Amino acid sequence: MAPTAPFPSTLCAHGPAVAFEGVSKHYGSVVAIDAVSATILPGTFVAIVGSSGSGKSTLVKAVNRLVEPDAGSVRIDGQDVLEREQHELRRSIGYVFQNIGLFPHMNVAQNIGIGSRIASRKPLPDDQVAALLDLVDLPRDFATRLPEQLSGGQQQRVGVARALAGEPGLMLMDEPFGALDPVTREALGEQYRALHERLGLTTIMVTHDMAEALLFADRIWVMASGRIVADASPAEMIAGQCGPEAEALVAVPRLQADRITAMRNMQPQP
Ligand SMILES: Nc1ncnc2c1ncn2[C@@H]1O[C@H](COP(=O)(O)OP(=O)(O)OP(=O)(O)O)[C@@H](O)[C@H]1O
Repeated sequence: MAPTAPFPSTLCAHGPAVAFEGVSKHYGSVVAIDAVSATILPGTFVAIVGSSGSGKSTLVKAVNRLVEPDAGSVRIDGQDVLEREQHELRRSIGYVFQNIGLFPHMNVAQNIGIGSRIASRKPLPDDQVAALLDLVDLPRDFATRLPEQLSGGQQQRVGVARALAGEPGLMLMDEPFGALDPVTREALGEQYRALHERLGLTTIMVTHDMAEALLFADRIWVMASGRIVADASPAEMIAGQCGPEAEALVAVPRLQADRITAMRNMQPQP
């Protein structure tokens, strides 16, 4: 294997703190986010769950200013995101979303290096592309493939590599693995959690899958009607003391596990 540049170049990278202070966003009469206040400690992995339309994506997009709140502020390490240049802010934050949207006419290396090309008009050096492919567990010779030559899971891995290319401390992930089959989804979730720890990131991940949130996050926020109605650790969620919305979500994987156990117990013993 060819040697690669160390990645990230600052090996002591650590994710920032993120604070939402009275953040609200309306679309006409729809209240997408309703005076949300919450804090995320540096290096924490937060999963945001909740029913469709509860405001999860809108809250995440307020962090990288894809959404401008009507009221309140979002602070990263104490600084209001509105005080940052928008392009500089977005370059400093990794953003991964469902169906990642790779450029179809660009190969994997060019897709991973798109941020570098926009910022400095230079392609990302080959050794950095190789290091990023290593990080997301893709073969290095994928660098020259076009997106159409990759599976959905491989494309999402390229999306994660692209998000990591700017060496962000903060990663925003909006249903990043939602379109993948359950086995690939589980593997990518586990590998991303390991990357989160290894790189010392702060991660905010929207997911519809409570089991994913319970297994990979440090804190889980449950949203309902634009508000955070529960903010707790996975253990506290499983203990069932986080309110009816949280309990309804935890009940799904719990019931599934119970039913599978019951089916296994009904199998004839050898
Ligand atoms: N650009 C927009 N224009 C109008 N209404 C919007 C816009 N974006 C979001 N909304 C509305 O704001 C509310 C919150 O939307 P949001 O996408 O944040 O929910 P979500 O919890 O992420 O939903 P889902 O799980 O279905 O992705 C919804 O009622 C949605 O219809």
